[in-house]
Amino acid sequence: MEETYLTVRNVLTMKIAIAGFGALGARLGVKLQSAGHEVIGIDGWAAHIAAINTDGLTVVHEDNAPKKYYLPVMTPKEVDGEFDLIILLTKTPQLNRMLTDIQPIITPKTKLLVLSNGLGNIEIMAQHVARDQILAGVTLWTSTLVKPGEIHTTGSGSIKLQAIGESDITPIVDAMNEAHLNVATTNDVLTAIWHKAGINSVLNPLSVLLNASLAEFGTASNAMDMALNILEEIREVGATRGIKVDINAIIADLIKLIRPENAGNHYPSMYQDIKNGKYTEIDFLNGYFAKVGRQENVPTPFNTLVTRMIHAKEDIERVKLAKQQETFEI
Ligand SMILES: NC(=O)C1=CN([C@@H]2O[C@H](COP(=O)(O)OP(=O)(O)OC[C@H]3O[C@@H](n4cnc5c(N)ncnc54)[C@H](OP(=O)(O)O)[C@@H]3O)[C@@H](O)[C@H]2O)C=CC1
Ligand SMILES: CC(C)(CO)C(=O)C(=O)O
Repeated sequence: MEETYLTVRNVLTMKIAIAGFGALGARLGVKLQSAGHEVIGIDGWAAHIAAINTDGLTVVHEDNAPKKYYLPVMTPKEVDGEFDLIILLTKTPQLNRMLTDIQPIITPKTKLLVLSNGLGNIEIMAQHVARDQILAGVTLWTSTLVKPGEIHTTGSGSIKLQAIGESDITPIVDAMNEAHLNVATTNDVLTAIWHKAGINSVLNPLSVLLNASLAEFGTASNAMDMALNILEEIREVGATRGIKVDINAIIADLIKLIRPENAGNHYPSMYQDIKNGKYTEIDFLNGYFAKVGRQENVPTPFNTLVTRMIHAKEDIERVKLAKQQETFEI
């Protein structure tokens, strides 16, 4: 292992691929590159790839002047070589396809870290690689892809992760912390994933349905009542799977997250999907809880309704966008 690393400062320089170089992948990618790691992006959006490879990636952080970062981005077909770490940051419904597409670059030494939101990512990873290669985590970093080659970022964030099988992940954690990614390890990542899915099941669909940033959502006098409606159901569903969903801890995190110095000015990733006419991760969040609820006879009327409303919104926005494009083409 050592020979693939070049020692700088007090951590090892790693060869890292970010598979899914969209909003969040690009943010983490430039942070890792700035810390001296060799980073490439893997993505499928041709215009985005072309913009970055031609003019660099533009990052606008809060009110700061835009900054350019130069790093190679390519499609899964074009990528070659061996990587110490592949960070998966596709939307959850795209994870299986991405893992299939990058199979040629995964060697038995490669570690793969999934940070996508929602439930079920570890099971998908386990269909493609050995358990000892899998790291799973959750992140509170945020980012918005505003146009090909440009992301806007707000506040700061953190990552909590765990190796799923038997493996020493200290070099990876150190490397990521060298990039100020605020990584902590946990020995109960499943609870952390349910906790984060609880946060997302409140903030993501409600920001779409209320057309609100996180901070704006927080100004609604009944924001926490709605959060409780959703979270109390998730707690009951979690109990059927042996997961303890701590509502007070989730509410405490929601309150922290919606502060402007954290992610208050951010519009969640689901809001961005709806705006771009894409399908969302709702079936891996509220929709997942509603489905398990049905299987286990736990009533989940709030999560069921929220899931239906987001699917309706997907349809409405996709039809609207298609009409706009038709008008554009005339
Ligand atoms: N954005 C945020 O602030 C946060 C996001 N997250 C989570 O992180 C994950 C990523 O989110 P985000 O960065 O917003 O998502 P984006 O949609 O911006 O980025 C995902 C990128 O992956 C690409 N991609 C997906 N599948 C493939 C494939 N098979 N081959 C090539 N490229 C592929 C997509 O390209 P294409 O569009 O062409 O498919 C897209 O550019 C999600 O699970 C999200 O919930 C978590 C915390 C905050
Ligand atoms: C901002 C945050 C943490 C919650 O909405 C997120 O995970 C997302 O944007 O998907």
